[in-house]
Amino acid sequence: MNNTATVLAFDIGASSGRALIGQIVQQNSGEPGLLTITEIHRFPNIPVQIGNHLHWDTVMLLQEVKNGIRKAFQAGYTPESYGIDTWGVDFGLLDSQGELLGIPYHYRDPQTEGLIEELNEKLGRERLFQESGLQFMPFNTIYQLYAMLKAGSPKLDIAETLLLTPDLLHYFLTGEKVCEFTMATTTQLYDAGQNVWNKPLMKELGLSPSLFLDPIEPGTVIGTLSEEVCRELKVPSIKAIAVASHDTESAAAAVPAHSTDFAYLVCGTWSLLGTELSEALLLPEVLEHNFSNEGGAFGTFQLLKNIMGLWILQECKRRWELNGVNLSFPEMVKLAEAAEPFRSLIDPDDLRFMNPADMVETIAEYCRESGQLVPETEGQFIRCILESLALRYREVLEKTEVLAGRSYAGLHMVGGGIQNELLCRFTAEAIGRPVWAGPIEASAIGNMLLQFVAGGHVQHKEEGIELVKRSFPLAVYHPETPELWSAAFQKYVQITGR
Ligand SMILES: C[C@H](O)[C@H](O)[C@@H](O)C(=O)CO
Repeated sequence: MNNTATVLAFDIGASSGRALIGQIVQQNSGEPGLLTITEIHRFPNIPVQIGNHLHWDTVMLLQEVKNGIRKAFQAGYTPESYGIDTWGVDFGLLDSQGELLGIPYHYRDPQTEGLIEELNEKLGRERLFQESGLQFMPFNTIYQLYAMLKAGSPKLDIAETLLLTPDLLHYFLTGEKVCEFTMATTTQLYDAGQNVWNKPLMKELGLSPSLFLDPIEPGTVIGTLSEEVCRELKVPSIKAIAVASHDTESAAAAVPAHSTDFAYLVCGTWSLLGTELSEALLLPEVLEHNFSNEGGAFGTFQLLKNIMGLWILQECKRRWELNGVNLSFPEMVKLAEAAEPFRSLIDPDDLRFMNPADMVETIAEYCRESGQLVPETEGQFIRCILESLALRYREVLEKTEVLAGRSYAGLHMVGGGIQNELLCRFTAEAIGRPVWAGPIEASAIGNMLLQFVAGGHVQHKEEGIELVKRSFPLAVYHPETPELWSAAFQKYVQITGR
């Protein structure tokens, strides 16, 4: 490992984005370096409702990435490269002149409702799973494109290239059109077994396979910042690296695991719980439990499941703010701690929580329907959400063990959500095993690791993991009242009917 290396990572999630400088700093001669990260820029990611459709503010996101690049140089850093990771599944369409066709849809847009069943009918559920290895979720790219086909969207008639979100932002900054592998595997149009785009399936759907570029591996140099962008931002040109650009995969690449056999929970707007495999696991049981095989960095596949996550809490917070109740996340944790345990529980993955108009009322409705006490205070709502998430994590962890044929001594938790210490504690209680929490900026750090590999500063995956372990201490949570939580798990199973 050679001396100080500096890179710039953009991690853009569904609720906010960050620009961070990562530097490998040599301690004393001969000592292995440490990774330091410095936040340069942070911005909210607020969707835009236009008529009946929900969209991303893609132009704002591009501007914020530019602001991040400018601020990095203004702060005196000279990163040798930059990388972008974002949430999965979403995309933009370019016409034959490279112009963006319309404003990209948000994956929570209701246009895909009912399409899972319709395509299962049309193409066959087993076949769709066997070919993509992906969980059936309404936001998968395949359903968004099928909704556009059904609506007769003229965009698909004149589109020449489909670019997934990180690739679209790279295109605006470099002029290069690429398709990064990990993002491609979130579409359900990618054949995980054959490791190629599923062109026969595209044709059957009425999609032109030429829209989809051949995937490139994480760690590939895409190009450099274009002259126009350098002139606009008054910065020198730097390399653009295709990292594991699906944020979940960047986070998975930064899990400071004790062994190659580990279970992790990426905790942000979504919770992604799973384990790392060397190839996609296309067993009928994986389909039965609707798990997913997502392409990862370093030739891996992640066997994981989406759990609705802190989105439910974010939406309650937003609803209370509309009613003039402004609570910070630390205040929310305090209120939950003071509330009565296990007063009411929900199934976080009930689809009614995907994008309801009023999340608070939807939780109340769920409790009423399941014959439970309805939360009355913010503290009771928050505790209900956090306890239910922790119990859902237990359920999915145990399912992961059965599917992967492994057992895990504990669970690694990474991502912004681990700042919610109560959730980490509840999770250790619910699974009855230790939780190792950290790093918070796992996606950005995974992004940096792939850039360091591309720059020759880190030789391989294991060296990257050792660097993360040395650089970011873990917070460890141990179960203290496992019997209480086992009883709660029985109540949860009874309420959710699973
Ligand atoms: C749709 C979600 O964004 C996706 O499934 C998830 O993996 C993700 O990208 C979380 O940021």
